[in-house]
Amino acid sequence: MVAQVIDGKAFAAKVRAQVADQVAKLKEENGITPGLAVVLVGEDPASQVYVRSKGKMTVEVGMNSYEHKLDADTSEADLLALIEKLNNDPAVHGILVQLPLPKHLNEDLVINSIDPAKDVDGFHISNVGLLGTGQKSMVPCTPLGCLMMLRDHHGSLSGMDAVVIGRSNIVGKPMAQLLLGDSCTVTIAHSRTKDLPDVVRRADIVVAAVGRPEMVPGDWIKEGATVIDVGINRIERDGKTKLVGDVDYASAAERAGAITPVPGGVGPMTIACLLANTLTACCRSNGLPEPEGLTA
Ligand SMILES: NC(=O)C1=CN([C@@H]2O[C@H](COP(=O)(O)OP(=O)(O)OC[C@H]3O[C@@H](n4cnc5c(N)ncnc54)[C@H](OP(=O)(O)O)[C@@H]3O)[C@@H](O)[C@H]2O)C=CC1
Ligand SMILES: Nc1nc(=O)c2c([nH]1)NC[C@@H]1CN(c3ccc(C(=O)N[C@@H](CCC(=O)O)C(=O)O)cc3)C=[N+]21
Repeated sequence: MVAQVIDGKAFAAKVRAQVADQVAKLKEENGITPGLAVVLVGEDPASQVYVRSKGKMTVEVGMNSYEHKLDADTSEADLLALIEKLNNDPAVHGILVQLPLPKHLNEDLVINSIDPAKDVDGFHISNVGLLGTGQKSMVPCTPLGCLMMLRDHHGSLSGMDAVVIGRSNIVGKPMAQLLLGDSCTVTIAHSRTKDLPDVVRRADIVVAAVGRPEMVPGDWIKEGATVIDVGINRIERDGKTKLVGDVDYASAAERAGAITPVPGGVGPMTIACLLANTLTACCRSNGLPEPEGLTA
């Protein structure tokens, strides 16, 4: 079987266009412009690239973008004070603190100081609890983007066997919750999983979120399965830096029914979902109906 390529880049452009339409309507009918604040602590080059591209796309859909760049040695008190200010700023509907944070800052404490209603990453314990109990919440952007692509490809996911490789709070665990919410039979695999190849071979849906370049070879993939590759790994090959996923794309594409590429798969959907979440947060805080098709 030769896999159908799930074009995340094109899908993300469609989602952003929907967001832009709704933002234009909000401005016209209600005089409201959604605002997203992104906080970056330190100078990690990869993080700087993401933050720049988030800012650019935020403006492109007609929202206000507020970037806060803090020194790597910023104190926890100063960071918490900034978050408090953004929590109380009516022009800010979404707050994202870029992770990972420098080691001297307590990530849990910082995330849980964000107003849950403005937590567009969906990382606050309140949102995690709401998602886990099937209540309305802010849903983490990367898993939401993966879910949108899976629903678009399959229609219903009910009864499918899904394997999520990785159990991080930002990708693996919320991904598993969303798949369970759509009635998949879900297995979460991690570094202690016995016989990972065997576990993956049973899956109709494989979501790989590990951070190990091309660790999933094609012969682990069940014929016709759908493969969602979350991994973003920069490697050196033939003297050039290259971006690859957690799945060996060439061999997996020979067996899968459908597969997301890296780049151009999950990454662009993550940013599109961040904008969708900001719009959702803005609508909820103003008591307006939520945008359709942009929430989980
Ligand atoms: N496209 C996008 O928008 C995004 C992409 N990413 C990318 O996704 C990847 C994962 O990110 P993140 O979840 O933050 O990573 P983490 O490092 O937080 O988690 C990695 C997970 O993979 C598991 N793991 C590690 N080695 C193995 C192994 N040999 N076999 C099975 N499982 C293993 C770990 O298990 P254990 O818990 O046992 O240690 C852990 O649960 C990265 O490449 C990251 O860059 C992340 C966010 C957004
Ligand atoms: N609080 C927080 N929220 C996040 O959502 C968050 C974060 N911290 N820290 C880092 C990770 C990583 N992440 C990506 C987003 C987009 C691409 C993306 O658009 N990638 C492009 C390629 C970009 C390139 O060329 O480098 C693609 O896959 O096509 C990748 C990775 C969000 N993250």
